[in-house]
Amino acid sequence: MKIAVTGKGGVGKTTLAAGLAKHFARCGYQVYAVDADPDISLGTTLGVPEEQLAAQPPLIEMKELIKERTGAGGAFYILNPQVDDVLDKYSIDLSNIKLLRMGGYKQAGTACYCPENSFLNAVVNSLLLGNHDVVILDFGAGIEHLTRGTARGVDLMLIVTEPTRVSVETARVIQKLAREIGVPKIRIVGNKVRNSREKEFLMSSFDKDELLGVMQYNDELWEKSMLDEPREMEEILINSVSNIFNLIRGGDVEAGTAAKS
Ligand SMILES: Nc1ncnc2c1ncn2[C@@H]1O[C@H](COP(=O)(O)OP(=O)(O)OP(=O)(O)O)[C@@H](O)[C@H]1O
Repeated sequence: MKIAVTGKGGVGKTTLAAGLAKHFARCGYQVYAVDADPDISLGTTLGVPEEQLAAQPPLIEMKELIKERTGAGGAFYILNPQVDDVLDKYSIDLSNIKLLRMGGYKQAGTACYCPENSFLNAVVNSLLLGNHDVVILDFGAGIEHLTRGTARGVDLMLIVTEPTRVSVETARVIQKLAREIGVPKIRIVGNKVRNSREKEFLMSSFDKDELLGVMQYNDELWEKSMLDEPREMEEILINSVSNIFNLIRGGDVEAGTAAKS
């Protein structure tokens, strides 16, 4: 199963991506967790110690490696560099989870043409189109780097939204983009829902088949995110996303029987 998580800034993408990674890992899967969000907080949310994170900079910052693989610096550079070894050499091992910190893509006009983006694209393609158990991509809001080819490798795109108009509008924009590039399954996940009114707002904003489920606002999650207590954090994280994990595992994504949780 290959899952891409996206949504507006701060809605809970990393929380959902990390929680799902922990769930799949506990079930015995080898999980590849890819942090393609510019703020690269997936490692911290997964409980990786700061020293370990500092020892493995995000791929986007590894200028020499990118230069070596893409041949950048001359008049031309390679658009699909060889990256087979990148996953093993540059990921952080957390028992059943391999964390690959990519960092954000380069923005604006250079998006399709710079060596850094070609390099990151090659890594994402190799993961999505390769023979891996579970891949979870924390994408940030920008999915424009998912191409039609790569989109076929994604089984499920989860678009996280808070129960606010602005967040729902962003989710709609991402949903449209994801449909255009041919992502096969796209589902909305409501997050930080505090009461039935907010849940109803989400249920009226999306069709039954679009909304997979909702995650409740969790005070503990919010409070513990300030503290350095990875063990406690892991349990809270796992509990917070367990209904979404169950809906994915239980086949509701296939059946389209959404928003029951
Ligand atoms: N259900 C929830 N209840 C309470 N707090 C939550 C919940 N989900 C996420 N949070 C908190 O909201 C904050 C933002 O969450 P998170 O980092 O997962 O969002 P994000 O979408 O990945 O953000 P960014 O766009 O900055 O990468 C974090 O402090 C997180 O602990």
